[in-house]
Amino acid sequence: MPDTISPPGLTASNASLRAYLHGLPGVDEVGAAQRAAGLATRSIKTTAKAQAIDLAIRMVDLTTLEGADTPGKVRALAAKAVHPDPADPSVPRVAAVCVYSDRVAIAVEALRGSGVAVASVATAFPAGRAPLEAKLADTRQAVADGAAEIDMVIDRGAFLSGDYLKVYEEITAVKEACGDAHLKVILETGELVTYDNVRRASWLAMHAGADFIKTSTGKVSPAATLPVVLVMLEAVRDFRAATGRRIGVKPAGGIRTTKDAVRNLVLVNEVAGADWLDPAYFRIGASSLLNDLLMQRTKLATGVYGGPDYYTLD
Ligand SMILES: O=C[C@H](O)COP(=O)(O)O
Repeated sequence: MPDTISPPGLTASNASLRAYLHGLPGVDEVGAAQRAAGLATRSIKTTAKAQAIDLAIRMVDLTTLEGADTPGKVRALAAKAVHPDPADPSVPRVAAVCVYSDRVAIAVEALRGSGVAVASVATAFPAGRAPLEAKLADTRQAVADGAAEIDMVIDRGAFLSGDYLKVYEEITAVKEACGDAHLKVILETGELVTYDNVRRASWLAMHAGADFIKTSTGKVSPAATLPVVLVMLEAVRDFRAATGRRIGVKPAGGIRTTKDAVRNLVLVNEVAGADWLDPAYFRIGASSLLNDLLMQRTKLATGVYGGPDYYTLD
């Protein structure tokens, strides 16, 4: 593994960056799938499960990324983010609300003083097909409107054609445009074809300044599979060992059940370590997970399901 954040010569040319990324150890695809499947069978009960559910709620980036996102829908989501179950004030708030950049101002207004951050997708989400200047303008607008977190997509076309330097330079430019906002870099792992590519894209993003690496946009399948999350958790673990910097991980896309969320938390604990079991270093991006967490929480506390009709839409 490399021993500095930006090894000498790393970005001198695309060839040197390519040599560096292709010099990373290869992923054992079968081993990764088997380890993820083995960890997925772990079950946790009672008190530990209740703690895991509350931790998962605190890690949720409550997301709406639809063309039909109205101001009213964003405000309703913001209200739910702060008080996920208005009848039960013991339910913690979520980490962030994630919206398109033109919805940031509405979310910021609705969440002022709540402790819930506003995250915004940017950089021509979800395809990432736009000139860099347009991506930077999108980012700057979201930050100016109050987004504390930016979720950018990488240029998968550049990555898959071997133009790693272009991907690196876009990330560093967006990082600069973020100012104080945290940058989550979306790899769109469902388009990267191999786990080796997921590992390379993870290291590329971390060297370029990502505060988080995120699996997916939620618009491409497969999205946040357990083996992919495992490979990314190994990457942040090894990057920290090599550089001292701790980068967060955000699986997103298709995480709908408490079981999915708990499986991810088990992976975090076993692969990266308990240091990552914190919303500052692990998030779950989801549009339709929160209600299941609330139902399972109620079931644990009272023995009965509230049922989906009891909760507002998420
Ligand atoms: O960034 C978050 C994703 O868009 C959420 O995907 P989802 O709608 O499958 O939960």
